[in-house]
Amino acid sequence: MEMEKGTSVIKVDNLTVRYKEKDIWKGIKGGRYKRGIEDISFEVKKGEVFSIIGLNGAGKTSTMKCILGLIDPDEGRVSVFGKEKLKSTDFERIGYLPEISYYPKSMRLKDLMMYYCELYNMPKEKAKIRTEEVLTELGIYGRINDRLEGFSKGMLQKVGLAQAVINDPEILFLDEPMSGLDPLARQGVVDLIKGMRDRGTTVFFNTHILADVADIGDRIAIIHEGKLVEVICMEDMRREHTYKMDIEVCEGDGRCRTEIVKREGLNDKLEELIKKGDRILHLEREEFSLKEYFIGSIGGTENE
Ligand SMILES: Nc1ncnc2c1ncn2[C@@H]1O[C@H](COP(=O)(O)OP(=O)(O)OP(=O)(O)O)[C@@H](O)[C@H]1O
Repeated sequence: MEMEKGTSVIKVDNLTVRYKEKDIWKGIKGGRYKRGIEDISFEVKKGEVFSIIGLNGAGKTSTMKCILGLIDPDEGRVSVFGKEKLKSTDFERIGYLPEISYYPKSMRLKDLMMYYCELYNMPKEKAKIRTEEVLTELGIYGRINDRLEGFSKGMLQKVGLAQAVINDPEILFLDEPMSGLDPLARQGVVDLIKGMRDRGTTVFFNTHILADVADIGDRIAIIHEGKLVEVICMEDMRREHTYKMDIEVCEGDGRCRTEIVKREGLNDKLEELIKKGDRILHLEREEFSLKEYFIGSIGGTENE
């Protein structure tokens, strides 16, 4: 059943995942728990590009895997397409690029793609056309007859992307889609995401590369140490915070200084300066920096 644009397609309520120590180091007994994610809630609307950003270990993959039903939460609930338990027919409406993918190296690219098409019950002719379309878009159609053993890391990442979009999903989940890609290929993924969004696909992707989400993310959830810090709407951010003003003023005693003022505080600042009799020498606009905002938001340093 098609859902209307703007309706909620993913709902996450008070999600908590705790990993046992022994999950990491098998053999260590005992009930010591390590936090994965804690009390995370958000909604994703149909047709939006929603991104989770966070440092390594913040909890991005755990959140995505819970949504997909690949791990069970310790607390909280998740629904996709309004359902808490997804059936196999629901998975036909979903595409997923895992953080790490494994493919049989001796397989040829075309056979791998045919295998995925068969999983989605795609008729052979349609499968061929769709495979050509997707591989061409990703720039690897020329390798269709090659075995995967000769593929570089970045090319295997593109294969992962190809299988994720082959069924033209309604929701596309991408876990670190830019991982291992050169700048040109990254741009290719950005274009792919934009193209999917233009066709009405909901895109949910995890990343720690802020530059990649700044352009394409409609809403961005910042998570840090397992907790949701905030969900920011990029359009609001650009409108409210896009411009910082560099103001050089000459004070009464002739000294100069530079001040940085957010757009929303600019008028008050100008009024204050004029009242004081300061002279404004220079006003400069500065782009909103997601990176700066992110660092401020998690209250620390970023290690991108
Ligand atoms: N199977 C596991 N067993 C124990 N701890 C785990 C397991 N998987 C994840 N964790 C821990 O849960 C926390 C969140 O991990 P998660 O993989 O969700 O983070 P992430 O944001 O996706 O990280 P990255 O960017 O490095 O992929 C980390 O502290 C991690 O060590």
